[in-house]
Amino acid sequence: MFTQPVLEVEKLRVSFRIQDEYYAAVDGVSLSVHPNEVLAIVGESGCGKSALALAIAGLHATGRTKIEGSAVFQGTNLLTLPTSELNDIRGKRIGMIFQDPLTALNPLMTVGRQIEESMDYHTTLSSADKRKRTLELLERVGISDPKQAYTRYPHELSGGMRQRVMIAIAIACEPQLLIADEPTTALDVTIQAQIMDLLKELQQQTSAGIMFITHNFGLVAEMADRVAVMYAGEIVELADVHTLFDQPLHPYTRSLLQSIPSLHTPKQPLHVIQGMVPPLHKQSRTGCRFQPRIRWIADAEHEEHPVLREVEPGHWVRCTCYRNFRFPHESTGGMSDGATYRV
Ligand SMILES: Nc1ncnc2c1ncn2[C@@H]1O[C@H](COP(=O)(O)OP(=O)(O)OP(=O)(O)O)[C@@H](O)[C@H]1O
Repeated sequence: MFTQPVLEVEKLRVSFRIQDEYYAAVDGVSLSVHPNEVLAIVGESGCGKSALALAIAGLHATGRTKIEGSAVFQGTNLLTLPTSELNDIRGKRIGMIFQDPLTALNPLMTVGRQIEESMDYHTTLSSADKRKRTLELLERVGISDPKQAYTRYPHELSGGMRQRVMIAIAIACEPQLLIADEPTTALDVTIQAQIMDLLKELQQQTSAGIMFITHNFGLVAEMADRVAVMYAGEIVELADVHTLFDQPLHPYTRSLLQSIPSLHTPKQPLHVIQGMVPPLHKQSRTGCRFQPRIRWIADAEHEEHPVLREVEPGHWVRCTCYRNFRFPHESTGGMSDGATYRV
């Protein structure tokens, strides 16, 4: 990847106040997104994926949230920008698509008007031109009767159509960066595939960089160029998509991949990752954060202060515990052990 990144995040920390203390949900994350690239962020629920996306988009409620580090978009640090300047960028040069279009769309405004609204703010187009562009956008996102959809309210559309409307709003001003947080989770599988195809197609037309948050590895394989795996607020592995699937190293990445059913090895029981991502106030802030979930590994395999290291060009892994990592079934020769191991 030789182009300048469209987004460069450095040591981003997002902390939430719980009672009187701040706890980091995103803890020193650095990453970049290039034009034409899809960077997928994966990890279990509660790893900090949405907190990361919301921080970049400047959408965390102030007061109970502390944000440190930087998120530089085309030379401008979004995190220190006054809201008025951020508003000039958001919706124009940065588009956002979130999981639930019903909460993101205004229930009292027609779909057409909502798409036009983003142009009211960011363009000087006449009313007639905005309407024309809105109809074009509705067609572009695959809505078969744009004129009819234009006059509809969000609740009158299906989930898939609402998500397409969100995408139309997000791309109305041809953004250079799209942040898509679980954009298809609420949709059924065929619609999911259509929406993902649509995003890819739009990306080819605009060369936008996409930050794509998901816990669906199937979509990662289909969409992503590079993948960042997050665990408990930290990136534990970062690699191009082929390397990540073919040579995953970090025990967490390997556990996530082992828990996906495979057609090729149907007889192997799935690996169950025991335990869960701890709530923020219970997360250990020292040592390897994944250690409590792979207790069968000797303590000495972990680093005291794990860092993300480039083990091959472009392939980054945190902690040394990956080096001799085996699932329990791999050391005992039987699969059932690994599938049912309890910590
Ligand atoms: N406003 C908030 N106040 C306090 N804690 C929060 C807040 N928002 C998120 N958290 C906590 O921060 C952690 C990370 O949450 P986040 O929503 O970023 O996870 P996620 O990886 O996006 O999960 P999911 O896939 O379920 O959306 C969780 O422990 C969550 O409970």
